[in-house]
Amino acid sequence: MAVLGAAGRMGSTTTAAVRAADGLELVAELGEGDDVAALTGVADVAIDFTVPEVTEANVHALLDAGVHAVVGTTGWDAAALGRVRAHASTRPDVGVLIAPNFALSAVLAMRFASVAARYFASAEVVEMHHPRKLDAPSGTAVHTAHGIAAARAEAGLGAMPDATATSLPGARGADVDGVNVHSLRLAGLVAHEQIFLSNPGELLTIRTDSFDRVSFMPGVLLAVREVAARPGVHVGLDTYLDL
Ligand SMILES: NC(=O)C1=CN([C@@H]2O[C@H](COP(=O)(O)OP(=O)(O)OC[C@H]3O[C@@H](n4cnc5c(N)ncnc54)[C@H](O)[C@@H]3O)[C@@H](O)[C@H]2O)C=CC1
Ligand SMILES: O=C(O)C1=N[C@H](C(=O)O)C[C@H](O)C1
Repeated sequence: MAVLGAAGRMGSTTTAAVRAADGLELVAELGEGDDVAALTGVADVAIDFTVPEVTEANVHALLDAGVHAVVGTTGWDAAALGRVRAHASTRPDVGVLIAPNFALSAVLAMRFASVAARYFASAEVVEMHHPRKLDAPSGTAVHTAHGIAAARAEAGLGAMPDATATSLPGARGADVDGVNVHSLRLAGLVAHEQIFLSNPGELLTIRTDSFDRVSFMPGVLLAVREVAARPGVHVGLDTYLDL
């Protein structure tokens, strides 16, 4: 096993979890400037917790190296995913999992939101993170919004009620597939999200809190153990779970 971004907040938590895990051996810890190609024949699986600017290039290098990839780094868009899917089709022996959140509470919150979305007129997402986070909205919030939008489209729901005629830039958040997503950055927080779904007279609130980065580790270890048995590109840890 190799960890990319090993000196970072998630990378260091991951190296500790891998060292403590039965049946896994940590053979490489990579940082900025280290060569991913050098993992060929050295590691079976690599975990990427780096930065949005480099994660796609890392996955292409891992595919070339024949190393299964578990990717937690966020900032992915449809174009980047498309390029990785095209590349992965030339390496059908390699598994790639790109998961915006490995915490079980977050994975379930995303699923619950997509199940509930068809029944509500309005839905908005608020994500709250530590202020050292580079990307906004969070990858989890984007994935949540995509799930809500897909469920609404499948149910034939139109645009949400919103009479806003004037607003300061950003006041209504980012528009992700027609779902408003709001990002808060607050000292002392780790990773939190609230999904609001409402109808006239009622409100459903779904909330997930990661108070500590250890919350991500059971999902990371599950992914590391499973990725070789699941070739191709998968997005979201829920694709590995029997939900
Ligand atoms: N999927 C999930 O469950 C989670 C995902 N994340 C995501 O993981 C990513 C990392 O988050 P943090 O650990 O908080 O960031 P961080 O800034 O603490 O760590 C990033 C590390 O990557 C290193 N790095 C930069 N370029 C590199 C390169 N080319 N090769 C190897 N290493 C390189 C940096 O030097 C740094 O040590 C973010 O995108 C974040 O959103 C964070 C928490 C959970
Ligand atoms: O940067 C973080 O900290 C986190 N990033 C991921 C995201 O963008 O969704 C997962 C989690 O929210 C923590």
